[in-house]
Amino acid sequence: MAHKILVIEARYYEGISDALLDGALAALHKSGAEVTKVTVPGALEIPHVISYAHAAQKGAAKAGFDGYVALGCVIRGETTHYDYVCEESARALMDLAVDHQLAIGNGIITVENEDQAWARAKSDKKDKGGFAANAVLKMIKIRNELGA
Ligand SMILES: Nc1c(NC[C@H](O)[C@H](O)[C@H](O)CO)[nH]c(=O)[nH]c1=O
Ligand SMILES: CC(=O)[C@@H](O)COP(=O)(O)O
Repeated sequence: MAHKILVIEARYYEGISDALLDGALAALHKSGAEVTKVTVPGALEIPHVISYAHAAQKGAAKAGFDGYVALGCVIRGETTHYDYVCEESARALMDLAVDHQLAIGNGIITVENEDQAWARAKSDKKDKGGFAANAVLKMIKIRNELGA
């Protein structure tokens, strides 16, 4: 049975987002997953979409998504806004996963500069998008094995 995966990408940096998405989709397609993709303005909006999707499947006739992949890139600027974007997006994803037993792969890279971002986004480098996709597939398997 193919897993239904929702990929939420924050396209704040277009090229880096493309690289993250390439890695994530390669992993998901290799697994045979059925993929749906939603694009949001920035990393802070990613948890909103997961919350919306989860709420929408409560009581719905058909099953919802088996898991979620969050993709984004946060690069430090001049102010403390970086800290809030990084911490709040990560915290919200963790809270959603733990509070609602959701399988979420966090592919939001948080870096100091573009060079660091590219090194983590490219699928032939650290492939953080692919790692996040494989993480959610593994967590779906574990959740199913535990009967959660
Ligand atoms: N600076 C970055 C942001 N900032 C935008 C926020 O994520 C959010 O969209 C805004 O505050 C409106 O609610 N987002 C990123 O994804 N990456 C950044 O580097
Ligand atoms: C991570 C951010 O929000 C950052 O891009 C904002 O830049 P700045 O702190 O220079 O306003």
